[in-house]
Amino acid sequence: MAKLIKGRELADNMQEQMRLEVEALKKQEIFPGLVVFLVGDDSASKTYIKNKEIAAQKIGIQSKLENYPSDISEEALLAEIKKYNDNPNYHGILVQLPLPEHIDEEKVLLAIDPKKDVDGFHPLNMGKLLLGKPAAIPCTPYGIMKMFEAYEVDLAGKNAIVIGRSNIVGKPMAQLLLAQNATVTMAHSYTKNLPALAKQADVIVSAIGKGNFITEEFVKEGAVVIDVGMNRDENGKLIGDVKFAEVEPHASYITPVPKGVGPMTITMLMQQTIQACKRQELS
Ligand SMILES: Nc1nc2c(c(=O)[nH]1)N[C@@H](CN(C=O)c1ccc(C(=O)N[C@@H](CCC(=O)O)C(=O)O)cc1)CN2
Repeated sequence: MAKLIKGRELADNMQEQMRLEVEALKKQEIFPGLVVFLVGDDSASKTYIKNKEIAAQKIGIQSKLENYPSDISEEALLAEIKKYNDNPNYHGILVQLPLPEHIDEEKVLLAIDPKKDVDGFHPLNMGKLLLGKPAAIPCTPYGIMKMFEAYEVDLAGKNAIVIGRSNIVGKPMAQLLLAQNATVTMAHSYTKNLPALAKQADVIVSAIGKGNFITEEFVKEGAVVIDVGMNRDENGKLIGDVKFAEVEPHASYITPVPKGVGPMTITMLMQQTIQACKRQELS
């Protein structure tokens, strides 16, 4: 039977430490602030943002939601970002993804001041990660690394497979695993013989976005299985990429969905907001 990696529990513990840190900052008249941009009214994005607001409130971070209509022009959105780049009360800026089709995501992410980029998506921060000198780190992979640390999963010399090559999860995840001396395989939609390839891995990180895709056929005995998937089944129930009941008996460690990676994503966002605040206020 696998050991469950309890993301929600770890997130709660980390958030309590952050609450104490913010309390101490406030005694020095330093008030961490985060602004979240939402374009449109995608229901999943709204849920994630609500969870971010709850965490910020718990920790004592001042958070503000800027919700723009889905037809806002790219130019207007860029002007809004600039306003917050210049506003010293907000140390972190986050633009919730995905954005509507008519808005160029790359231009938007480039417009955020890299010092305020608490998502780690700015090309400068991505470049630093690639060079092994990270500043801000994309929150989902960063949260997964914190899970490995908390559960003492040693990555050195392990074969890890990352399934999915998105800029926000797969690519930064591979860099972070590499930095811990894992041997990393990146799998994607063109990868041949994926079940057999995954079955060689000691660590599987699935960010493919297909419900119940990872079955026991993919999993070596004793592998560590991390599920980044946020999918809905035919009844609207939230499910991961991993067919949990089938895979769990074969894994050594496994994350659940929900209450696994999701809460850690939010927790790392809070941590990076505090770090950004300290860098801006204490330097
Ligand atoms: N600007 C960003 N946009 C997006 C990111 C991101 O890191 N930055 N990642 C994802 C969504 N995401 C964060 O925004 C996210 C996903 C899931 C959760 C979460 O708390 N999940 C809960 C379940 C929530 C539910 O009931 O649906 C859980 O797993 O327990 C938080 C954040 C895409 N966009």
